[in-house]
Amino acid sequence: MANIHIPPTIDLSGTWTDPAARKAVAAQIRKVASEEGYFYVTGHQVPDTAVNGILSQIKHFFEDQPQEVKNTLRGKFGFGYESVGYTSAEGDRETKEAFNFGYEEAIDASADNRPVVKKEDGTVAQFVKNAWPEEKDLPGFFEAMRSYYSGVFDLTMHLVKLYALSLDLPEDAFEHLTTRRQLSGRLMYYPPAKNPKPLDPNERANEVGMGAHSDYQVITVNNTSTGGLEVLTNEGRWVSVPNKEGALIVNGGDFLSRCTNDLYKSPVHRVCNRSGTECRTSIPIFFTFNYDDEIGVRPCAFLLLNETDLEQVFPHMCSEKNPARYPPVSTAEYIVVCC
Ligand SMILES: O=C(O)CCC(=O)C(=O)O
Ligand SMILES: [Fe+2]
Repeated sequence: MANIHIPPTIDLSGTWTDPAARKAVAAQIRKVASEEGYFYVTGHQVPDTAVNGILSQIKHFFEDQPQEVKNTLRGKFGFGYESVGYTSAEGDRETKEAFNFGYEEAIDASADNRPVVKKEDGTVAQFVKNAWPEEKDLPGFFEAMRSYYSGVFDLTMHLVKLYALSLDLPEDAFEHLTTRRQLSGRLMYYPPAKNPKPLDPNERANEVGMGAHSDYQVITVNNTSTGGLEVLTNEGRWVSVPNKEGALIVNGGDFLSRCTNDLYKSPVHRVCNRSGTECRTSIPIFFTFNYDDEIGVRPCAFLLLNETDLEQVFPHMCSEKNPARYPPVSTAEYIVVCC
């Protein structure tokens, strides 16, 4: 069907142990990242039990918790529970409920194995305190969260290496930009459509789960219970991206585009649950580089042409024929401008 689009699948199986496999996969990433900007990933090492476990916990969270309990789970800066319409790219037409969370050591099972900047008291700097549901209200939720998030954290750090290789950089080129653990995410719930309609590739959807947008971070790893993800093609048509058994979906974000001088794409996407009977759950997790400048964060290192050392590390992202399109900016400044 013309309205369904199956993006490439990149199998990471060999890349965890074999440097030659990493190089080969990096070339595949370069191709897809610069063409469509999103792909299925298999061989990701996130256990099936974790992938499926969190999706069913999300359903319990949104369907079984009384509204008054969900309403109490709110943190600072928009973290925690979002009722329908709390944030929307489509005014009052969006149907999703969400729950936003940030990094914390308690959900990161292998925190000690990764480089990190610690505070003076030895703990990892956390942006917010997450407003998790209580164990008595949702038994097993926290463990499912921890198990899934930890797997995705390992996957993301691995992807960061592969993306560095894909840009002809050493695989540890971005490691110093990942020490603050900027990995946040959202639990998403899309109720069944009230008035289900098939996708019209040329039209704005009438009933939309989440409106058209691109992600503003570096890389998104998404896990969805069913189809419903729709992507705007380079020709301006909407296509539906089905779920693939055993695969997660990876897409580049706006900050990656900017850091690569627009070589890598950040696809515009939306979500429409087109089932009139089934809900849809998902958990997109967003990786971005360290927010702060204290450790010399240079997210746009590619663009710092006046810094000779960085120019040598990232020589190919801009040139006389392809001058830098954007001035340097830190992740934090960029987010303030975007949001
Ligand atoms: O629910 C999804 O599958 C995607 C959600 C999304 O695009 C987002 O939160 O940025
Ligand atoms: Fe998104």
